[in-house]
Amino acid sequence: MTSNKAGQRRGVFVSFEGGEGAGKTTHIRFLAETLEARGFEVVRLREPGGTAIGDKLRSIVLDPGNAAMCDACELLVYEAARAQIVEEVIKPALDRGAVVLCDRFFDSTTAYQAYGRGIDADFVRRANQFACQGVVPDRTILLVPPSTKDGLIRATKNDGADRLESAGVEFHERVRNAFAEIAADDPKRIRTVYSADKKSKTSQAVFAELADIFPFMVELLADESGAHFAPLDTKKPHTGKATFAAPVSHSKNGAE
Ligand SMILES: Nc1ncnc2c1ncn2[C@@H]1O[C@H](COP(=O)(O)OP(=O)(O)O)[C@@H](O)[C@H]1O
Ligand SMILES: Cc1cn([C@H]2C[C@H](O)[C@@H](COP(=O)(O)OP(=O)(O)O)O2)c(=O)[nH]c1=O
Repeated sequence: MTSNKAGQRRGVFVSFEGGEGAGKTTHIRFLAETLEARGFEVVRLREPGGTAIGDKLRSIVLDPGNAAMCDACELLVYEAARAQIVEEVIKPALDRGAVVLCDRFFDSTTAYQAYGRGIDADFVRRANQFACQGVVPDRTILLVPPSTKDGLIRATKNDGADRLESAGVEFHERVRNAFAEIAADDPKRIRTVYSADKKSKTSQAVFAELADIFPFMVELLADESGAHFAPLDTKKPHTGKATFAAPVSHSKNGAE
């Protein structure tokens, strides 16, 4: 739980990180549905994107047709999209007490642009700070697929590879190692969860890393039948309530 300058209670910010096909979309969706069912206002976002401007920047930066894009341009496009989503969506949502779930945040820029592309890490850190205006996730879940190749296959099997997914296995191997280093440097905020097992098992591990923030999760985890998580292993879609569109309901419960 974060507080603003006046020390007032604010919402909760959870980011999900990891390489391609790590399972971020799957587990954010399930978490969002679980929180919404308990009356939390959930704002589900992805980066780059989440605003009208950010969505336009997303299509530019991921377009495989933009092969000419240089690394500096790529970094600045991600930061531009981030500056907009922080100002327009994340800060207001946290100020009104919502739970913000974001698919990627500044750790992705450290992993992809600093370690992956080789841009000066200190410059990337300052660019992240500039775009984030002091907003830092309360918790970050780093999802790790079985291997880089498995993740890329998972990510591209339905709709082909975007510009970043086409960057080659070696690039994505550097990104995978980078995430491991970033997580090791900040174990309080960043929790690593392996997504090699069944989705239900991965989800239980995600909830275990969030239970100090959302105490109701302790009960779900204590149910040894695992029934609460079983829907993740069926082919049926979840309730489908949680989408990338911003706020879906008004808060009945603030996070404890
Ligand atoms: N344990 C697991 N957790 C999450 N996804 C998994 C798992 N095992 C297999 N998958 C599959 O991996 C694919 C990529 O998941 P997705 O949530 O889209 O990843 P991301 O958003 O990180 O790219 C999906 O087809 C999903 O069904
Ligand atoms: C936010 C961010 C994403 N990226 C990359 C990671 C992904 O390849 C891509 C986002 O595409 P996306 O389709 O959202 O990938 P995923 O489903 O795996 O999250 O942009 C960066 O390189 N730097 C960043 O700062």
